[in-house]
Parts: sequence; C-alpha cells; structure tokens
Amino acid sequence: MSQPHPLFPVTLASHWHDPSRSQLTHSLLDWLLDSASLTARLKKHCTHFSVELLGQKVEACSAAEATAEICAGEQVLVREVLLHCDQVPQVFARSLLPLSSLTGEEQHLANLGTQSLGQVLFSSPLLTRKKIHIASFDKQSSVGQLSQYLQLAVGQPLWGRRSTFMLGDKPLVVAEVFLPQAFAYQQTPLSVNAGINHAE
Ligand SMILES: C=C(O[C@@H]1C=C(C(=O)O)C=C[C@H]1O)C(=O)O
Repeated sequence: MSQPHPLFPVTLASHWHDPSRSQLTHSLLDWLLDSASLTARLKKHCTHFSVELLGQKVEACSAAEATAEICAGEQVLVREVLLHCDQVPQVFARSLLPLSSLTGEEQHLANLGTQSLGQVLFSSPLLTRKKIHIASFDKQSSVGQLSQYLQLAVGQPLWGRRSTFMLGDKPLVVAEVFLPQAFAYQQTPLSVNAGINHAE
C-alpha cells in the first residue's frame, strides 16, 4: 500500500443515535437512511467515481466504537477512504473489519485498495444490514478538520450514518459522513408540476 494520508487516521468520535425523531430535510434523510449501496447511488450521479484510500491499519477496537457485534479490544482492520464523484470529495468513510471476519471467503476484504468495499459487499448474497444510526459533526470534529484540509468550507453541521453489515455471521461496521459538497445536502428539485392544481 502507498503511504497513508497525512491525516490518517481521521477517526470518528460521535454520539450515533436513532434517526426516528430527527428534524432533517427529506432529501438528506433519504441519503442517510438509504440501505442500498452508497457507491452505486453515487455512481448514478457522476461520470467518474473513485475511492481514495486514506489508510488502513490493525488496532484494538475502542470502547467508543464497539458495538453489539464487535467487542472493545477486539483486533480490527480500520479502513478510511474518501469517495469522489468527478473529483469532488462526497463522503468520508471509516470501516472496522474484525480480523475474525477477514477469514475464508472474506480474506480479500483486507486488501481492497481503491476498490469500493460496498461494491464487494453488495455483490454477496450473504449480506444483511442492521439498523442505521446517524450523527452530526461540527467544524471542530475530525471530519470537519478533514473537510477544511480538503478546502471544503464547513458552513453547516455534517451528517453521517453508521451501520453493521453481516456477511453471514461475520460483522463489519461502516460509518460514512457526507462532506460539505455532497449531493446529500442538495435539495431535490421539486418536479415542475409538484403541488400545482390543474383545472380539469
Ligand atoms: C458500504 C459501501 O461502501 C462504500 C465504500 C467504502 C470503502 O471502499 O471503504 C466504505 C464505505 C462506503 O461508503 C457502500 O458503497 O454502500
């Protein structure tokens, strides 16, 4: 692997919470709660999609990032990437891949490089996804600092989502944060006829 990015590991400390009572726009919630592949959705919005690997390393899962499926102290491969659409950074993603999940058919997930993790995950018939939780990140957060390093002005809180994927009985956790210029913050234009009463 080439040298890690100077900001790696960016990390993601946050209070992930149930999205049920969030007061966000429909458009942003639609992106945050979409259980399908984010890679596939971004590809529909751009000509050139790419994954930039910021870095990856093995470490003990922190108590703050532990989940019901991944225990604190468990050895995980941390993978951080940027997803770009037509050279615009759309998403920062931090994934935790337990070494105990990187066995058998799943060993290759340890060496994805710039191949999209989602592209591989969503091609598996064994894939299931648990509930999506969301969180916001301000300018001072690690991902806010990353945005400013990328010369992306952080004019409003950034929003992200986290969920556990299961490949059969093998868990992995994926957290994604929409960066300032992401499509997720662009209001979906209403259709021209939306809400206009037409005389019969
Ligand atoms: C889970 C997906 O994979 C995407 C690609 C990732 C990667 O390559 O590390 C990480 C998270 C996602 O943004 C997806 O496309 O839905």
